[in-house]
Amino acid sequence: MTDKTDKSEKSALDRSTLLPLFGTGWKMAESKDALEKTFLFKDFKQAFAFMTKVADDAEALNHHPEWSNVYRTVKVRLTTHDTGGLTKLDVDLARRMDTAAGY
Ligand SMILES: C[C@H](O)[C@H](O)[C@H]1CNC2=NC(N)=NC(=O)C2=N1
Repeated sequence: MTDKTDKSEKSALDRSTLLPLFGTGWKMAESKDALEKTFLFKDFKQAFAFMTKVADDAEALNHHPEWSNVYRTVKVRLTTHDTGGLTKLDVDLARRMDTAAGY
């Protein structure tokens, strides 16, 4: 039996890959094509430091978040624009964001 799963970074996801992320506060968007999470930090500088760190991670992955910052809150939505859905890159970036936030 040949393995037919697409190993490319932008292939669709196995749901089990998402379970650990649900454990750290990520939610599936209503539209089912994105992951969402709101990060709350001690203050604005911590929030901005988080975004600066994640900017490096995003560039390293060439995969970028949709996000907004108000004071000490950063709201994040992760989806793969090129495929219009969730891929491994979204999971990788979510994990890196949790690490950057100290999860
Ligand atoms: C040309 C460039 O490599 C692509 O547009 C990259 C950039 N960052 C990206 N970020 C996200 N979230 N999805 C993409 O499909 C994507 N594609």
